[in-house]
Amino acid sequence: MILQPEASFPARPVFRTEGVTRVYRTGAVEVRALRGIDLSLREGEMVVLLGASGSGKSTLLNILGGLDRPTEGRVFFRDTELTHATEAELTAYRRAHVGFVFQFYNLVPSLTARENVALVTEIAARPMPPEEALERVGLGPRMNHFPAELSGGEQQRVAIARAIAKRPDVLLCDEPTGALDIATGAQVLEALHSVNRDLGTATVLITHNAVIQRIAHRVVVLADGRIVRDEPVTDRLQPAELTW
Ligand SMILES: Nc1ncnc2c1ncn2[C@@H]1O[C@H](COP(=O)(O)OP(=O)(O)OP(=O)(O)O)[C@@H](O)[C@H]1O
Repeated sequence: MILQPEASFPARPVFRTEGVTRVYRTGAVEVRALRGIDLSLREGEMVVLLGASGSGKSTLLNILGGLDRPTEGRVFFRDTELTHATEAELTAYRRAHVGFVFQFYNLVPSLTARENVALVTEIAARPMPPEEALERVGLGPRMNHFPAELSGGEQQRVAIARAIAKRPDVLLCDEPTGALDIATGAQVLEALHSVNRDLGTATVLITHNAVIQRIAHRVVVLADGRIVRDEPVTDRLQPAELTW
């Protein structure tokens, strides 16, 4: 089934960057990881961020997520400028608004799936119950299992449940299927897809796998720290329909 692109998103961007550059300096060596990124991401949008290794994808995601700051340029979350926020302000921003999913799941091995999610819901302002978060990623029946009793894809879905349980405004995912085979990866993408569709969580998904762009509303391609392509996906697919 081909999904149509969303007819229109609310005009208000969830993220906006203006001329963002990021230079890493290590001794005398300078790496220009981002070179003038102008990007606007809309509420409810799912964006796939593609690009070769070293093109700047993680650097951009970390800046959007308040884990890092630009060297030059400006970055906004809705009407709030993050560019010059203090560490405490960035921590508050991440805690209230951002869910992160990384390639490695970072679950606490001695806690069950439900308890891993509960760690976050205990400190969130308006969380969903851990059980609901796990149901949303298809793990309701496995919520009392420990990470070692779950497959890689299931552990990643626990990590997604943990990220969404605080009802973040944005979900930032850095290679969430990087360590998974195709069938398992598709289940993880299905979990992200349904969260975006049902909860309207704006989602940025970094991948090396160009096929995955077909599940997004929009694809942005980076090369050498610059955006070289930014366009809507007109022939969207369900994650289960992907082959790679
Ligand atoms: N902490 C750092 N110190 C120095 N250089 C860094 C640092 N982090 C990233 N870089 C460099 O910045 C550039 C962009 O890195 P980044 O991790 O954003 O790329 P990427 O597109 O996410 O790559 P990958 O797909 O391999 O994860 C690379 O040249 C990288 O070596």
